[in-house]
Amino acid sequence: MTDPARPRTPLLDRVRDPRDLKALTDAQLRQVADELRAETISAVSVTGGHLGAGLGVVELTVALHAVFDTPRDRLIWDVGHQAYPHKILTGRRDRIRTLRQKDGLSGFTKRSESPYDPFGAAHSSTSISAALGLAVARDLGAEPPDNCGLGDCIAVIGDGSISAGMAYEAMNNAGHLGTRLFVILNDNEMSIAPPVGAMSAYLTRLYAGAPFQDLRAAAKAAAHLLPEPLREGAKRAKDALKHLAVGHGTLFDELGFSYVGPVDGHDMDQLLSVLRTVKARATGPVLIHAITRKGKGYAPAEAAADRGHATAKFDVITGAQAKAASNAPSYTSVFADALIRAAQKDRRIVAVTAAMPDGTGLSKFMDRFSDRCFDVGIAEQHAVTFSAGLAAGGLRPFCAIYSTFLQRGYDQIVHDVAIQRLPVRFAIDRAGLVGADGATHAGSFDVAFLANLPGFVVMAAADEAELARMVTTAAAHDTGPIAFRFPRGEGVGVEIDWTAPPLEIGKGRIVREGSGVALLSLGTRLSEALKAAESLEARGIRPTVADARFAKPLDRDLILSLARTHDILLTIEEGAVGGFGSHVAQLLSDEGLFDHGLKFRSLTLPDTFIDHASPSEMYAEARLNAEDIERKVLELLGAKVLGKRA
Ligand SMILES: Cc1ncc(C[n+]2csc(CCOP(=O)(O)OP(=O)(O)O)c2C)c(N)n1
Ligand SMILES: CC(=O)[C@@H](O)[C@H](O)COP(=O)(O)O
Ligand SMILES: [Mg+2]
Repeated sequence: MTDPARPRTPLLDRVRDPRDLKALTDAQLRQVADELRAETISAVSVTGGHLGAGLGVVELTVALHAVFDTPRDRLIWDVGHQAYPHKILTGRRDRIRTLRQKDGLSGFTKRSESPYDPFGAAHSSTSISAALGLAVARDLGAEPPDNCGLGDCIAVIGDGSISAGMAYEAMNNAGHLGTRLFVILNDNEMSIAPPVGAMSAYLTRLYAGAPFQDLRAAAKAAAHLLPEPLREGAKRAKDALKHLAVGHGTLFDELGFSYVGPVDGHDMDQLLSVLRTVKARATGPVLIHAITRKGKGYAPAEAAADRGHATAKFDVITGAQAKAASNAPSYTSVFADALIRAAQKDRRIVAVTAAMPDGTGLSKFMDRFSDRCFDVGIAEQHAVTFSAGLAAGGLRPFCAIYSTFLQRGYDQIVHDVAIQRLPVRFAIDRAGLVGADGATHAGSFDVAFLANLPGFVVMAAADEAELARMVTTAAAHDTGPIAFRFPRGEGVGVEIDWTAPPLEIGKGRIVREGSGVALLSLGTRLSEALKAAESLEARGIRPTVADARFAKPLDRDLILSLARTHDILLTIEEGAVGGFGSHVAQLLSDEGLFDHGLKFRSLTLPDTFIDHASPSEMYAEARLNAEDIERKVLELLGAKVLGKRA
């Protein structure tokens, strides 16, 4: 009997790279797709990761690699979370069970990993811009550094990702330039959550308006609407085009693309015919609208509310996912509960998410206050300015965006929120290292990019009780923008006092009194600072430990007092260089504290991008664990003390 964890894949076993697909018949390509699906399920059951999106593009992956000449032809997967089948076909099958683990394959596309990944991704909606850039480089005769040549450029973008402004900026430019470019719109009527917005409804109408056309009429329509050279090909492909309605004055046509679709994205014959036709004949930008199903072919994924978007390791037969035992509520759920409490008291409070209602916890808020919660789609820039507008109108928006995705909205934060001193509250989830999603998703920069903005208040929660209090603090802060950051995962298990009053803006706290050495932490590394202090105590060193709470405004009194009364001051934060520690250094320098022999150091994330690994492996690499804090203190105290322990 076939082991579902290791399915039999006789044909796939013969495919070492996409060139091997060229020797197969169309019927064999269908079989390769079936085997590829089984192999993808098997691999993700072992590693966990993004499953549903990949299962939905199995046929598309095989067809694209069979028809185009990758890596010379450049295939760019938007987000890259659907690229596991692509990795299996492009020489990475032997490492597919290392996905998202330290030193293993990335869960997204990555240039350094393979020439078949011509453009790295993980944030959405970049593929059309990147593909267009490559196409123009090709047109200008450039030589790409990987020496693979430059042929056709193909972007595969989902219906969720095409809601972001960048996709339209790219299409606007592509339509204007008119160069040969392929965009496959992978429409599975899903984002992470069900997609929202007028564009999503439009795509559904396009699909619903012409699902099953008469074969002859469709082929005739194709012949008329595609650019001249494409007509011949469309005629020849007519047998495969029975669901195809090519172009009907769609938005894409208006933008200068030839719209081809909808195509059944699981029908290999249809896909192969359409791709062969456009490859043979297209002269300008073409958009192929493929209808697929997220999670296709794996019942537990198809049945899941998120269509198996992301999963822990699971049992292939039952679909049961390995659940980690949880000792404390997640930071996300504490944020959501605290926000609901605040919103019960203040009718002006509303909440905004950019396509992450579950990830940010706002689905809970939405259940309670459906008319006060807005999912704006993958549109972080809009989410920020929309929040600014809500605030200008007298509401009190909580704009809940992961740290890494908030990077998209930086000008909006500066120009629309900060300069106008609007009371937008930023709930910054996934601050710091996030583990398996790696460098693209690490929330490393928010303190650095917010704490330099005049008038901004920036807080970092040390634990879940502090987070609840920071939500209350933000809710009470009416005079300008305020942000609070908190990490992915569970809290530390402290009791939450839901009735605690707001914090005093710009005031930190001493958590442990000591002398000689002061550890000043911002955020959740406080527990590591406390562990380090315990361990140092065994050596006769009794550090003071303080929680800064605020990166802006700094608690000047606390910091200057620590600096004046201790010989060593060490700041600790889970953020990039240029954040809290830099602001403290600036203050100490401005106040002349360095002139009197203070030893000051900052522990931050290193000035490198840390690759995917488990969170603990990442912390070790970042040297932000208790032992690293202890080592740094001992180093500053000198070898004499180092010897004391023995
Ligand atoms: C800028 C940005 N915002 C949010 C996300 C989180 N995210 C990852 S995949 C995804 C849904 C994408 O939907 P779609 O493009 O339709 O792809 P599907 O998963 O349906 O295949 C979201 C919101 C992201 N990666 N990048
Ligand atoms: C691909 C992507 O961007 C999201 O699916 C992301 O992986 C979600 O991360 P969380 O699991 O932290 O919500
Ligand atoms: Mg989708």
